[in-house]
Amino acid sequence: MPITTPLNIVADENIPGLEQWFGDLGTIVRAPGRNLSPSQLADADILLVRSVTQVNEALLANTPVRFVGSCTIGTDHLDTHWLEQQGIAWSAAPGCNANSVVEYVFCALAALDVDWRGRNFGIVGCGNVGGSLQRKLHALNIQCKIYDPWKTDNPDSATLEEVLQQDVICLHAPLVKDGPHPSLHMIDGEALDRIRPGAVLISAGRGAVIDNHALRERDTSFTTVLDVWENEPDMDAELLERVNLGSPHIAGYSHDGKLAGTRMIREALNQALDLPVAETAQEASSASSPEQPRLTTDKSGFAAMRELLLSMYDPRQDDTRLRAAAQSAATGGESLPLAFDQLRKQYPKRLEFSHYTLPSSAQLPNLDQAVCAQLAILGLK
Ligand SMILES: NC(=O)C1=CN([C@@H]2O[C@H](COP(=O)(O)OP(=O)(O)OC[C@H]3O[C@@H](n4cnc5c(N)ncnc54)[C@H](O)[C@@H]3O)[C@@H](O)[C@H]2O)C=CC1
Ligand SMILES: O=C(O)C(=O)[C@H](O)COP(=O)(O)O
Repeated sequence: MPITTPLNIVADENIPGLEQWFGDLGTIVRAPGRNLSPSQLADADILLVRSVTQVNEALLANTPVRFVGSCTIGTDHLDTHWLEQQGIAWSAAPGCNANSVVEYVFCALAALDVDWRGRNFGIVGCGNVGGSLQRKLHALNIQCKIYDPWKTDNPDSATLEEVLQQDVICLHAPLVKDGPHPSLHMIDGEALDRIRPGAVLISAGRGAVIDNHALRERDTSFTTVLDVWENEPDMDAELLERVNLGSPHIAGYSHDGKLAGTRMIREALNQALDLPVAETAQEASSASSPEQPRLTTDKSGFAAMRELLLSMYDPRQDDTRLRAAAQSAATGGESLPLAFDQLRKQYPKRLEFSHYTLPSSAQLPNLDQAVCAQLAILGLK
C-alpha cells in the first residue's frame, strides 16, 4: 500500500544513527525500548526496536504501526507469525554485527591468555556469526567442528556431542523454543558434563541456550565466557561469580555493527514501503573512519598478537564493569537489571579491527610475518 510522508516513527533511544537514516521521513520519538507501551504507539506508523522490546499483539494491537524494524540479528523478541498475520511488514538486520561477535571471541580468548593456535574449535550454530568464525579459523589453519542441524552439508558438520568435545566451544545459535531443533536449554546439565577439563566455553548467542541454573550448580573444570544470560536484564549474579569472563550482552556492540543495523533497517523499510533512500544517509554512510592510535608492542609471537588485540578491544573491561555493578547491587546500590541496561546504554565506542592498520615490520621489528598474516586474517588493514 502506498505511504505518504511525513511519518511518525517511534524508536528505541539506543539506536544510533536514527537522524541520519530516518530523519528525512518525518518525526522520530525516542523512548526506552525495554518498557514500550501501546499508548506510546497510538500515532506511530513505524516502530524501530532493538532486541529488548517484545513486539507482539500485546504491544501492537489497535495501533497504526505498519512496519517494524529491529536493528539486530536476533528475532526471538518479534512475534513474526502474528505480524505476518496482521499484514505488518517487518525486518531484522541479518549479519549486521556478526563481525563484532567474531572479534569478541578472539578478544575473549586473548583476555584469558588462551593461544588458539593448535586448539580445535567447536561451533554451535553456523549462520552469519558461526560461518564467519569458521572461515577465519580455516584461514588460520585451525580445525573446527560444526553443529547446525539445518546445515548438515557443511564440510565440518558434526554431532553436538562431538562439538562439545573440542578445546574451544563457541555458541552462536539463535534462541528457538519450538520446531524440530529447539535451542532452549540445548546446553543442559548433561551437555555441560561432556565438556572436557581445560576447554573454553564461549556463549554469545542467546542466554537461554545454556541452562543457567545447571551451569551455576556445576563444579566445572572448564573456562566459561558468558556474554548472554538467561532472563536478561535480570541475570544471575551468582552465576557471574562462577564464570571466568562475563559481559552484559555486548559481543555485537561494535560501533560499526550498530550503525550497520540501522542502515539495513532503512533499506528494508525502503523495500517494504517503496521509499527513496535518504541523501543525508548516503553521505553519513560514506564518512571516513577516524584516525586510530598506532598499535604497538615490544613482544613477539602470540604474546604480541594478544597485546595488539587487547589494545583494540579488551573484554576484561566489560567484565570489571559488570562485576562492579553486581557488587554494588548486592550492597544496596542500583539493582543489577537496571545497571545491566545502563552498561549497555553507555557502552564505549568500540571500532572493529578493520579500522586499525597493521604495524609495519620497521615499526615493530619483533613482530614476525606469521603473526602479521594472522592479524590480517582477523581483519586489520
Ligand atoms: N551477543 C551478542 O551481542 C549477539 C548475539 N547474537 C545472537 O547470535 C545468533 C546467531 O547470529 P547469526 O549467526 O548472525 O544468525 P543466523 O540466523 O545467520 O544463523 C543462525 C544459525 O543457527 C542455526 N541454528 C538454528 N537452530 C539451531 C540449533 N538448535 N542448534 C544449532 N544451530 C541452530 C541456524 O540453522 C543458522 O545457521 C542470533 O540469532 C542472536 O540471537 C547476534 C548478534 C550479537
Ligand atoms: O543483534 C543481536 O541479535 C544482538 O544480540 C544485539 O547485539 C543486541 O543488542 P540490543 O538489541 O539488545 O541493543
